[in-house]
Amino acid sequence: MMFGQNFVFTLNKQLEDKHISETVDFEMDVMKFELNSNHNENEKETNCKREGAPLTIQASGHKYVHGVSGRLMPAVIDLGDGYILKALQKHPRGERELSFYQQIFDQIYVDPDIQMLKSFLPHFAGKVDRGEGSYLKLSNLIHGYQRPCVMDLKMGRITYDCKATQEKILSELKKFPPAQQLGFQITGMMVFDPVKETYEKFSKEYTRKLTEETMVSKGLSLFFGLNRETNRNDLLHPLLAKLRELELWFSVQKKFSFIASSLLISYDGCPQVKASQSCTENVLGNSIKQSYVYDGGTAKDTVESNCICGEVIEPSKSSSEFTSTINHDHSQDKNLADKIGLHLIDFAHVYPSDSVDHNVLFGIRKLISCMESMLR
Ligand SMILES: O=P(O)(O)O[C@@H]1[C@@H](OP(=O)(O)O)[C@H](OP(=O)(O)O)[C@H](O)[C@H](OP(=O)(O)O)[C@H]1OP(=O)(O)O
Ligand SMILES: Nc1ncnc2c1ncn2[C@@H]1O[C@H](COP(=O)(O)OP(=O)(O)O)[C@@H](O)[C@H]1O
Repeated sequence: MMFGQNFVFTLNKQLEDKHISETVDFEMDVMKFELNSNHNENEKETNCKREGAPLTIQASGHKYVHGVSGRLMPAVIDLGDGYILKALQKHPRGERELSFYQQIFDQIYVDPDIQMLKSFLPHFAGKVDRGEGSYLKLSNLIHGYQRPCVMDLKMGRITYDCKATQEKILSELKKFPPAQQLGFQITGMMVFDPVKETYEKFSKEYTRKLTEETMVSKGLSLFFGLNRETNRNDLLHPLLAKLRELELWFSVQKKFSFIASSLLISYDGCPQVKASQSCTENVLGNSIKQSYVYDGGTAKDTVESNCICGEVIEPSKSSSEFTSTINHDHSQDKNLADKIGLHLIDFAHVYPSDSVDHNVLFGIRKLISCMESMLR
């Protein structure tokens, strides 16, 4: 996808007065707005409220698409109400992604495989035709976060589909050769540093320079701020629990082959969310009372608890446990699980299948072992 000549995009990394200032100028379609990264305030403040505004915190992927007349349009629009609009990609990738979502969400599946899959997907609320383009209406996976941190991991050793030309195959293989060993690649991430009060954006130009050896130290660990004092290693256990559930799902399901799909990992980098960490790690159902007071910058946390900290959800390991995971009442685990998001996105190359998707499964297992190494 070509962006480029007709717009100026400035993301002021420096947060001013706890705001992210972003200006997007389109030569042909001028749109200016100021966004606060607090999405609730954002709803009040953005000039583009009625229309929605480009999603500010985007790890990777297309930022702009061409409308029918060639005009540039934001590829992902934040509607501010918990939903986004994602522009349909060019033919036939857009249609393939749409039909995947329709298949999963339009039919009433009793199949537990599909029920489980849905819990890893944004909610699909239909196709929307608007202006010059068509969009998928999806739940915003970072809605409600004060300081969303996102990392996009493209899964699989093979990231081209059976219809790819030789040229595309070579170009995919060249992009990130360590994917052959790792089974995944970081395509981008945005991380909030609560001390400096800045966002750091790691583009694919950065992440493509990573190697198998540096993937953890210069890639994954930066997403959790493991290089700084205010690190988020509290998120590793809950993430691992979710990854193991996903691993189990992929080790069982034989319905789909997910080529070039991504895992979107997200958490709230807001300092006071971290403040609750020692207690929300508890999953034993002990009484936990929390209240957060955000007074425009000075966080006041009240945490009353009688919890035993440091417990983690044990992953379910067998197929029979898989079923019990699906039916498990997660209410007690909610605080823990809510701290980190793990979702599958980008289904432009999903195909029906009758076998296990070893391509993605391999990548998930490697990712799990990378995450485990960060706990040591
Ligand atoms: O270079 P191309 O032509 O393979 O473009 C890639 C896209 O392929 P397409 O041509 O649209 O089928 C490609 O799309 P698919 O994953 O093939 O749907 C990606 O958007 C890729 O970006 P990244 O590697 O995920 O950061 C895109 O790669 P970059 O252009 O960002 O390198
Ligand atoms: N449902 C969603 N909620 C929040 N952010 C999203 C959602 N879908 C995509 N994004 C953001 O947009 C980026 C690109 O999404 P993706 O589906 O991979 O687009 P593309 O098809 O252009 O590759 C992701 O890295 C993520 O940051």
